[in-house]
Amino acid sequence: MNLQDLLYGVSIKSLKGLPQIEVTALAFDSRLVNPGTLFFAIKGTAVDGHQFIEQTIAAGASVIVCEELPGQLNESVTYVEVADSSEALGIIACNFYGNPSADLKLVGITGTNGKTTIATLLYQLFSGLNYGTGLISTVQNQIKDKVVPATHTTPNPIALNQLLKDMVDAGCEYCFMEVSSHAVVQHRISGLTFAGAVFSNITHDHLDFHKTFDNYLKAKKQFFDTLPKSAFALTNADDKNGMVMLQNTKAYKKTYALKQMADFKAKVIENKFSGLHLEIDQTDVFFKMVGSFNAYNLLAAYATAVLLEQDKLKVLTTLSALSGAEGRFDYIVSKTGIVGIVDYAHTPDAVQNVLSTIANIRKGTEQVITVIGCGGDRDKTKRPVMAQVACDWSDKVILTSDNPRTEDPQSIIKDMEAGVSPTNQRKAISILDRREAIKTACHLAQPGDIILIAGKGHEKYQEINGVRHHFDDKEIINEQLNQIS
Ligand SMILES: CC(=O)N[C@H]1[C@@H](OP(=O)(O)OP(=O)(O)OC[C@H]2O[C@@H](n3ccc(=O)[nH]c3=O)[C@H](O)[C@@H]2O)O[C@H](CO)[C@@H](O)[C@@H]1O[C@H](C)C(=O)N[C@@H](C)C(=O)N[C@H](CCC(=O)O)C(=O)O
Ligand SMILES: Nc1ncnc2c1ncn2[C@@H]1O[C@H](COP(=O)(O)OP(=O)(O)OP(=O)(O)O)[C@@H](O)[C@H]1O
Ligand SMILES: N[C@H](CCC[C@H](N)C(=O)O)C(=O)O
Ligand SMILES: [Mg+2]
Repeated sequence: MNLQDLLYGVSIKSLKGLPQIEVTALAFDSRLVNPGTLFFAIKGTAVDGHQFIEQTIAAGASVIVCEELPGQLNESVTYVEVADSSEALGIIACNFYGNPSADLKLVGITGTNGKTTIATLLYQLFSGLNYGTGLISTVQNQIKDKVVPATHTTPNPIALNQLLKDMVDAGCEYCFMEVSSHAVVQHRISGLTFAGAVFSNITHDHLDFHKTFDNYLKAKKQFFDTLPKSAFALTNADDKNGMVMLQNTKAYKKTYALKQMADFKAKVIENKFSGLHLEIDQTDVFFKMVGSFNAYNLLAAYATAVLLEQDKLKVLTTLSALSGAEGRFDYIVSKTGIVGIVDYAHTPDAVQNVLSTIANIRKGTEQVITVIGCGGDRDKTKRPVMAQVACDWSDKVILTSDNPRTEDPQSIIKDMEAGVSPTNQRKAISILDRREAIKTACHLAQPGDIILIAGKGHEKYQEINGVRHHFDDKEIINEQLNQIS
């Protein structure tokens, strides 16, 4: 492809060299550069990609997109100087793949919790309505029935546009994707054409990356600020910051809520282990999904489908039978009647939602035992809060390891222990080994008791010092509960 054809929409500070030069591939990692590659020099969180420019030219790069031109320019190469290489990467990746997002109805879902659930429900719903549908999510990406493993919640622009193009080529009409706050700030979604955006909620997370809650909120809002007039902007009016998303958007504004006035309303009639009974648009519907937080997710999915001009009754009927994403409130009951729940709750709000759901639907006398850890190399400030919330809402808590990544797991647990108040001390014990922690919870449980294993949900690994070891909460709780019975 000609460089000139890739530069539409890119804000260029200076261009040195020929604009007609051939580009055969895109790369933002010097290690992936081959002859004819356009290399993006990006200032990252760990290193500055500009230091690899010479290396990529030696490897055959034909074009360099950068924020600072090197002192000496190579005559066989074209340099494009831009204010923001990440943003240029987003736009150029869209152009390189032929702007596939414009050939789909692409809906982005953002928020602290609920993105995977809402995106997956929409993927399952639209597939159920017989549309060719794609999904981009934390658990996995899908092109119709084909599963493409996910590395990030929102992939980098090259992987993302490749996926969207594959969806178009496979005949997909719709794509539902998660938009993480990292993706907005790092311009992974720049240049995409969205048909709509959905906001679930915003609570404490990712302060390691955004530094302040206000920056985190701004990142979510920025997604709405860049929507076109033709798109819809759907927000949760019950969230304290829900209406902030609509302040400066050009898109047409819609709201959903259980409590506040809104365009789409639902009422929880009953919330049981067997599912939710909701009233939506004067229709009674029995859903398989559990917990009032899922009433929000179901309502968001319903509203999105209606805004995409689907038949209301067909949507509700199809949604009612869906079970959402893997590792979200997945439960098993042992032969002796112990209930084991595996859930991806990894924020204070999610832990509280899941445990308050359990509290609302338990029969009364059973104990709730929670096994919980926090990820390493991620927001440290949520650790004590998650431990305290777990203790407030459980009879017994086992603090354990999650994905320690490069941190010492014992010191992560110490950070959690610091949040346990004196009155909760007797409830909490710490067991470093997650398998042992789950095993202990199973041994402590009596028939009827409920064990929540929080934080890892669908994950099939535990990441320790850059190595992913096979680990599956669901597999372990199943194995342990089977042994007890
Ligand atoms: C903090 C963060 O988001 N980092 C992402 C970011 O990397 P970075 O800025 O740290 O990159 P860097 O290592 O400093 O390198 C800078 C540049 O030099 C390049 N480089 C580096 C080394 C080299 O030898 N040659 C070279 O060219 C790199 O390719 C990069 O372009 O850009 C990379 C490419 O897109 C991402 O893979 C990487 O994700 C890391 C692995 C990550 O863990 N990200 C998580 C936190 C994340 O993105 N999470 C969100 C939200 C999760 C959720 O809430 O669901 C997600 O969307 O998944
Ligand atoms: N609408 C909601 N409000 C609050 N908590 C929720 C909601 N939906 C799900 N949760 C809780 O948050 C957990 C994560 O849900 P989900 O995976 O859908 O969120 P996510 O936004 O995709 O998370 P991530 O940022 O990791 O991608 C669930 O396991 C559940 O405990
Ligand atoms: N998408 C979330 C995943 C957290 C899951 C938890 N198991 C952890 O490792 O912290 C994040 O990157 O913050
Ligand atoms: Mg997700």
